[in-house]
Amino acid sequence: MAKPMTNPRELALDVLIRIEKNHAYSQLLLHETIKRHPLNKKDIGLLTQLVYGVIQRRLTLDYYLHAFIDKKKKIDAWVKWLLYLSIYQKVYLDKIPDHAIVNEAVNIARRRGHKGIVGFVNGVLRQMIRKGFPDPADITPENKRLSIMYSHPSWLLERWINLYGLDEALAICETNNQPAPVSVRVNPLKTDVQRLIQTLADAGIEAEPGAVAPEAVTIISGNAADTMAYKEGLFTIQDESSMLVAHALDAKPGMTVLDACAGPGGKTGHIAEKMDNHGSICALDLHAHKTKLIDQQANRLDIDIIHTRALDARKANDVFPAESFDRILIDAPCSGFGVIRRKPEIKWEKTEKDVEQIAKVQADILDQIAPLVKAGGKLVYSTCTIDRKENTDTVNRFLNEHPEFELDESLINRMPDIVGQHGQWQNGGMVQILPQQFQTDGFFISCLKRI
Ligand SMILES: C[S@@+](CC[C@H](N)C(=O)[O-])C[C@H]1O[C@@H](n2cnc3c(N)ncnc32)[C@H](O)[C@@H]1O
Repeated sequence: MAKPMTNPRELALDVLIRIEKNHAYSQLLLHETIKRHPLNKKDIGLLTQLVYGVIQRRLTLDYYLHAFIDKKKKIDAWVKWLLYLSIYQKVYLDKIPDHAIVNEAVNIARRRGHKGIVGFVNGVLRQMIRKGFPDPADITPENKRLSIMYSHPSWLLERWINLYGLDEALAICETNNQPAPVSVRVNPLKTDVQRLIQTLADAGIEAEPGAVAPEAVTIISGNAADTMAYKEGLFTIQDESSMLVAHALDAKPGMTVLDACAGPGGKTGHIAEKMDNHGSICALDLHAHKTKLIDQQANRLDIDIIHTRALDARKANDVFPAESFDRILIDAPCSGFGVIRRKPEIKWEKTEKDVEQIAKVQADILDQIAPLVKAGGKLVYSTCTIDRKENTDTVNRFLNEHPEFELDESLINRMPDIVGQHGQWQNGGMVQILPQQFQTDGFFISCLKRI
């Protein structure tokens, strides 16, 4: 019998229970679990796939489960997650034989529960394997069927259908249920794309040039974060669409820049690299623990023009004189619907009310920060969401109320051709990127110019 805490299925169960109980992020808990347990590469892969897969497919798994047990029957949370894990392996992983799925689940149930639970788990799983699962394609009405088949809450799916049409909305859901690619950003102060790919290859990491951002490298296999090259600051782990934000900002060496919502500093470091580490960047975040992360990243990258400060961006106006900055980035707190593939719990936790609330915060930050941009300077507003309310609606409202700003229509010229041609553009100054378009995170980027 495998030891409990090196068993990837039991660890996955533990992580899933904790995510639900503590509203924790899957990414962080997984990372911490992998660090604390002596797992081989194969087991890390299985653990990761099980955790992400079960959260992603939760609604579909729940539909399958309730074909065999009454919805009204009370079962402990850990038993529910154990059954989801077993159904996930049966439906989505083809290399695991039925008897292994049942035996593993029964062994875990035995270690955690009493005899009655062991018998229940054994009975339900054997019945499923004998009878097979019902076909969700038979569910009516259509919105319920799509919600269960694509495993997204129906309110969110409806929202995307209204915004993007049925085909795009379903493509968003499909992409959200896939594993996210890993990309890294080259630090041009230390190396370049081709040299980094060679350095990574020497460390056993397979990589190739990215498909969207010029400084991006896509990791094909291996853990890039666990290399000397990472420790020495040759690169930063960052999604390719997130890399486009620093291009939008157009900060030049010697400029004075404010990064108003900067933690944990992914984009701050990128802006500094593009400024050739000349000039000055003031990086704010509401939380002091996040400004510490920015400092750590700057040290790792050998950048010394970043100055951090824990401050609510809505109060920046009281601290800095008007027109202090050539460039300002507001990479705003948002619903995160563009990064569901990396943080699948977002789709189950966020509500329509959250979107309304966060849109108000975004509007306040924009209004308070705007006076700090110099005349002729630029303000980039970006989010990692795909909701119109937080994106184009926020920017249009701002432009209506601030005649001293106009959309910077030259933004499109600073984007890679593929984004210029296939992103969802408005007047060359605002672009919405959906996750299925370039296999990147969903992102919104806009650029405003102070007249
Ligand atoms: C989307 S994240 C920024 C990501 C960051 N730009 C990067 O690339 O690593 C938004 C950040 O805004 C911070 N935040 C939220 N409300 C804020 C406020 N009122 N003032 C300043 N920062 C805020 C959050 O703590 C969070 O770190």
